Amino acid sequence: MSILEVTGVGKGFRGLRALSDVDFRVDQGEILGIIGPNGAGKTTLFNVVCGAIAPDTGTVTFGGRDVTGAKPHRIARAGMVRTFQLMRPFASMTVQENVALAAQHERLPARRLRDGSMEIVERVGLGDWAHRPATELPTAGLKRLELARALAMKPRVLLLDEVLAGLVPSEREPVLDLLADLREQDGTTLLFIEHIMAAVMRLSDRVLVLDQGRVLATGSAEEVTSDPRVIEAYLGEEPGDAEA
Ligand SMILES: Nc1ncnc2c1ncn2[C@@H]1O[C@H](COP(=O)(O)OP(=O)(O)OP(=O)(O)O)[C@@H](O)[C@H]1O
Repeated sequence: MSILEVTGVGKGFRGLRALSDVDFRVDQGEILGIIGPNGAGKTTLFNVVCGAIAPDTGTVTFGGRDVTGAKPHRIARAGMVRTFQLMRPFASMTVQENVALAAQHERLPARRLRDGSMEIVERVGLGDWAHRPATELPTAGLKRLELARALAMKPRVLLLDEVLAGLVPSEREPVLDLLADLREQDGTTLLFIEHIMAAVMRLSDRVLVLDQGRVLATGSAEEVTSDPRVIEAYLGEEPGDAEA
């Protein structure tokens, strides 16, 4: 069953068509990779799905309910949560407090909030950092913190915007393992924008390719990476745009 359905979505910014007639569905527990050249509309698509931007046309249905244009915090509380590429933690707080803050809307008793956030901090591999100021985290740690804050919202659908960017290969592995585990253990549905093709190949059940705001192709990672249109629009670009 589809947990997320995007139908006919279009969005323009002063004459620039950032998205045109975008249609796709995601099944519960599925992992969908989203790829495409810079400016293809990937982040705009996340913004529309999560309510940060209202589309000009089309609908977003989450869990059978039309959430088009709903406020981001309402969509997040309903269980669809996104991460941001560059996040800034609350500077005066520890890592664990930053995670607890993201879970606060649940109005849990203080102890449960602390224990629950600590569990998430450990799950993302930041246990040793839990009580240190979040601003001391290196890039890889900030990425994990962003993931932890999203997990604190208990997402049924998690949208990840380049969670691996800025990480060296040895730092990517545990994040990929964690994402696979989220689906296996928690049944979380994942949509992830990613330029690192090795990660897309490894994690995706299906890949959506965007180009100039349109869906260029969808299919298995093998199918889309051997599609001549995808190679021409994206994979054939200069090395570095689509990292191995
Ligand atoms: N708020 C905005 N105002 C004006 N133009 C915008 C806005 N947001 C995005 N755009 C434009 O919409 C197009 C799609 O941008 P978007 O960031 O969605 O692409 P992307 O595929 O995520 O790119 P990248 O891989 O570089 O992050 C680009 O031409 C971008 O400049």
